[in-house]
Amino acid sequence: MTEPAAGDRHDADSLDDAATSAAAPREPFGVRLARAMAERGPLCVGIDPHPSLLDAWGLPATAQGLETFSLRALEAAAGQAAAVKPQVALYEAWGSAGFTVLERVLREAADAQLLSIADAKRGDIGSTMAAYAAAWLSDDSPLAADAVTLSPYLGFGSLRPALDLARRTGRGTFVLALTSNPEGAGVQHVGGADSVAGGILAAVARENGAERAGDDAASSSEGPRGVDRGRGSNRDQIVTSSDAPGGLSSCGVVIGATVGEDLERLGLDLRILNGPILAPGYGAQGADADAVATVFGQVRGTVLANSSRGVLAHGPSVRSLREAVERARGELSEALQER
Ligand SMILES: O=C(O)c1cc(=O)[nH]c(=O)n1[C@@H]1O[C@H](COP(=O)(O)O)[C@@H](O)[C@H]1O
Repeated sequence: MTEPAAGDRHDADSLDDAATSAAAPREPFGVRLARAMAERGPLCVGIDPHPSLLDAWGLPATAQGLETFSLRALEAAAGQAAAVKPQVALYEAWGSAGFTVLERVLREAADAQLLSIADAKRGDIGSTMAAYAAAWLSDDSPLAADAVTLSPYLGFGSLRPALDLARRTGRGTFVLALTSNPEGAGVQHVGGADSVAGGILAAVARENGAERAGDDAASSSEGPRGVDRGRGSNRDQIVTSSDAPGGLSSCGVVIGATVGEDLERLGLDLRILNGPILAPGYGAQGADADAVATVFGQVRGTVLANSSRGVLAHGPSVRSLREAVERARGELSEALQER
């Protein structure tokens, strides 16, 4: 990852150009993720340096403690997990010192062949979204990750700058659809059989259809073309997706492993997506590997399950962290293997 020259990234209008100017060819994120999951299994290790965990690990409440924590988690994940997901909020809380640590974590993840998913949950009006996109998805940003989490609740179309930049730079996006927290239902389930979450899934499916077609159909239409017809049960909106080169497209969704039977109740068919599903909620939030397999049924081969505290509780020793990673990887691989 190249360091940006100081002071050369202040003009929001030039963010897009700067983002790809020095781009080295990179395989699409979905292809790289599919390969990583085939080689190392369906586990994403969440790096969530909660102050209480730093304390439990006997680390000082300083930027140095934050860095030591993060690098141990990375070491434990290396070779065993497909990806790591640093929780941006827990770095941001330290101000610039936290971001300096996060920059290092992202660089070291790449050196360790771990895909990085910056869990930033960004979402804003389009013009501001371009700046968030540049921060997390452009080649010359010190915070560039392989993928970033996005919140579509200012409207899926508001994410366009990030979706387009990710596609241009071979990076990925994970769009919140059905989150693992119980409060999410109050927004995401609205509409019942014509739910808000269903509209998000349909929009992501259309995005991936456009990626496969190699065109910008998704960006040119928020209307009737493709599958994004707004909210709704999506069983009749399947753009067949099994023909993606390399297996997965690069726009994914976030669906909590804790959602139980909500998918069925809302009439949502995940086979339309063709992109990866990031599934937090495994481990500390109560979903076990069998629950992950049950929730994701026919698309279990596309699921990347995240565990943060479930692994991190085994620190501070890298050895016991690594054992926890291996256990999680083993049980998820077994539960999620295609039957
Ligand atoms: O986007 C996420 O990763 C996310 C979405 C969601 O619906 N639920 C959820 O827990 N997460 C994140 O996943 C991580 C879960 O952490 P643990 O519960 O400790 O495994 C946290 O960083 C959450 O912010």
